[in-house]
Amino acid sequence: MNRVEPVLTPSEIKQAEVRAIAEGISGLELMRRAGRAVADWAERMASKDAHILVAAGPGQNGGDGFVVAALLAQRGYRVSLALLGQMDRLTGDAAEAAKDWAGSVIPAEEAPFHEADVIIDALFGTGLSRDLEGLARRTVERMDAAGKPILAVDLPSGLDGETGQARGAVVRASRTVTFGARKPCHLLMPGRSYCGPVEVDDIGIGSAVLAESGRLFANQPALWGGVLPRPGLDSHKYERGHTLVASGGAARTGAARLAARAALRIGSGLVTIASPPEAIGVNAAQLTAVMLKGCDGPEGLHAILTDERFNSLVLGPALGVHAATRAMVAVAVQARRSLVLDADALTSFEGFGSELRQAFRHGPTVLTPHTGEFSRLFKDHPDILDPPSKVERARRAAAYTGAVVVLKGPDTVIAAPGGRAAINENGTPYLATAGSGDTLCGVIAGLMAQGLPAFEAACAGVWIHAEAGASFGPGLIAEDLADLLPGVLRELLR
Ligand SMILES: NC(=O)C1=CN([C@@H]2O[C@H](COP(=O)(O)OP(=O)(O)OC[C@H]3O[C@@H](n4cnc5c(N)ncnc54)[C@H](O)[C@@H]3O)[C@@H](O)[C@H]2O)[C@@H](O)CC1
Ligand SMILES: [K+]
Repeated sequence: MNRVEPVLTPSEIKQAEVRAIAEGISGLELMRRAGRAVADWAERMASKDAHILVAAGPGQNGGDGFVVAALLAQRGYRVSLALLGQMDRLTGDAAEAAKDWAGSVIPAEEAPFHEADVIIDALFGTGLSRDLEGLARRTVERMDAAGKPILAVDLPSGLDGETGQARGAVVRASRTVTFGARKPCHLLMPGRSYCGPVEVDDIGIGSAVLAESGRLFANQPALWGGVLPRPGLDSHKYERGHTLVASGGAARTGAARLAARAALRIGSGLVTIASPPEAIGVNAAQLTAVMLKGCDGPEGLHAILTDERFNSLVLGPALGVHAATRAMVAVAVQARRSLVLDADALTSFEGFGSELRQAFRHGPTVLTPHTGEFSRLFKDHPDILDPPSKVERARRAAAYTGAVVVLKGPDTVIAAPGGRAAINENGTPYLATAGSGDTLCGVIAGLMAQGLPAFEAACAGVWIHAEAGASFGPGLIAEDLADLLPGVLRELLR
């Protein structure tokens, strides 16, 4: 299992550089190492007689560009350099690095992007602080429109390093070389789709990066693999937990069965569906290993939960959007079991924000909204909905509710109330299919039933669910997902 991969925001990476510099390495040396890493990758993209055009910007990202240009020229490439800005306005290490470059400097408006075989994009990195306009924007657009292979320095110019949003215009890179650690824009959408493969070069700041990290991670097995349940020889099924999934009415029972089967497949020792009386027959006809109990609304749930062995619950899928669903959530919360809330259990709280807030401080709770559910749930909370960073939105929702929040999408973010967060990236568009979210609820609840803390269960659940979907690919339907889980688990537990 690889080590946990921290993701650092632009300000955190700056802190890490400051720390590394305080420990004895110079800023210019860091820049030279960054430039060398990029030059090495450029060599892999260019034939020996290639024309490489470096587009350098006005800040330190441009400084990296000067280092790259000088190195590639030394290595025998035909290199030209275009500068957005003026040589005598360069500052800091960039001003020093620019002295390495002995060739001519082309004004950005004349940059011959169409004549290049490979373009090095060193216009803007983590310091982009506002939307691109005027010449900066035109240069980014011209570079992009040239249709040449582009190697981005640190991040594709025009991306906001923290949010992954495009700021006016953005370059679509063939590859990105970044330094010390990936930034949120390399994992969050749409940023990820502009980066191409992302290479991380340590440039000698690894230990400083680790010292600055701790709040945001790439969601990978290293983050939670150590706590994945591994049943021992003497494990009893009751020790592996008992998950309870609430079913909707007679015409809406499938979602609960999808969640229940996933909970069983992920290793919950026992799984029971709590079914409204009128749906017992439908459920019974389609269940084998999953057990069934009649459950008439909130009172019924209360009665079932007097049995302490039900230690993990799923409420929401196809339960219906109404007060009774809210009441069932209240019962579940009072019972202080592990709890996953999705779909109708979230939508039923639209406009009941403060009620929701009080609800989740009792036990480990995971909320799994997609963007639409998230917006409805927090529609009266601009402080939660407005931040441009998806990580920040999920964090604020988690802090507000006291629950772990799984904000779903192609870049699912998992955030804990204390601020710890992870970004998932192994998903597949084929997971956007009916019932996929129900399955995810079951996976997370099944992991919590086996004793995983809510954040780890949510992170592991999201990754495993995505991996299962990706392993199937085209034609995936939610019914397939539960049966793909053992293959993913087998690999993880090897
Ligand atoms: N020693 C160093 O300083 C090192 C710097 N590094 C590089 O430095 C980069 C960060 O440098 P900076 O903080 O200077 O940031 P950038 O170089 O990304 O951008 C800052 C510059 O762009 C201008 N700017 C920002 N937004 C603009 C907009 N919308 N339109 C026009 N101009 C705009 C700013 O006024 C400033 O001149 C990293 O991405 C990395 O590539 C790395 O080489 C590591 C070492
Ligand atoms: K760049």
